[in-house]
Amino acid sequence: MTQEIRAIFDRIAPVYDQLNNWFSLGQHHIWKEMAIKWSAAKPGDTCLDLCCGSGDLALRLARRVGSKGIVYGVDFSPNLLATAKERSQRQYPQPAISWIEADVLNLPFEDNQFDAATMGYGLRNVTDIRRSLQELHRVLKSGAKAAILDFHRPANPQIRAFQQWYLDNIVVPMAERMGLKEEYAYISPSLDRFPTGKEQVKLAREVGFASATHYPLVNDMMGVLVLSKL
Ligand SMILES: C/C(=C\Cc1cc(O)c2ccccc2c1O)CCC[C@H](C)CCC[C@H](C)CCCC(C)C
Ligand SMILES: C[S@@+](CC[C@H](N)C(=O)[O-])C[C@H]1O[C@@H](n2cnc3c(N)ncnc32)[C@H](O)[C@@H]1O
Repeated sequence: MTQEIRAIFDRIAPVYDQLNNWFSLGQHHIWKEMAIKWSAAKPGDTCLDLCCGSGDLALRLARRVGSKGIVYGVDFSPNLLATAKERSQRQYPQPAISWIEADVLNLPFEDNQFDAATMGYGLRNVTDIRRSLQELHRVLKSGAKAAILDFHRPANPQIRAFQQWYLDNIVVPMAERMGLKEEYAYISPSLDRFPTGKEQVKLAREVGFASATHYPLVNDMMGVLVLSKL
């Protein structure tokens, strides 16, 4: 399963950023900016972006922490990490970001290292959500926050129906034109099995986070799970 997921993201890497802009009508930048704000990252901080992909959130964190901060971006897709590296060299962020190829279920960091963390559209894709939250909790410092942005299944049946319609009739057919039908068709079942905001909060409390709140975005079709470690 892990290999299959990595292969999906390696295949979509060349068009990933362009398709996110199209499908979200450019709105994913706003959602990501909200996650950065909720992570409470500040100048001079040491920050972590899990499942960093092509680096959108890590680059935003780098701008936030400034030249005295440090940012690590972790992902297991070599192709998306190559895009992230190329983008960061082009944009020349201060500090330079350390891009690390690793599995977020086994983070290559000591305990209690990070002041803030983000994860964008990663939690739904990991094979063990509980383990992923445990690893995140382990590497955060006491008092640190994390913001986890992802899709969400809205409770309102009409909005849920619109979300499903959009995925089935806009996203998958457009991706099919680029030869990526199966890759984008994967979003829908991954969303079906993803815990709701309420369930995510419960899981986060169980692994030891002192507080956990799920904030709905885009009429509950997306959400940000905000976590604090005591
Ligand atoms: C940045 C976005 C999604 C990232 C993403 C996450 C995944 O798990 C994938 C899995 C497999 C292939 C690709 C991805 C992937 O790109 C969010 C924006 C893209 C969405 C496809 C857009 C979905 C929009 C919502 C259903 C609601 C639309 C509201 C409005 C039209 C803005
Ligand atoms: C949808 S992309 C999100 C990328 C980026 N965070 C964004 O918001 O655009 C999901 C990413 O999670 C990564 N991923 C999934 N499971 C992972 C794991 N166990 N360890 C490391 N990366 C993982 C994939 O390689 C992919 O880059």
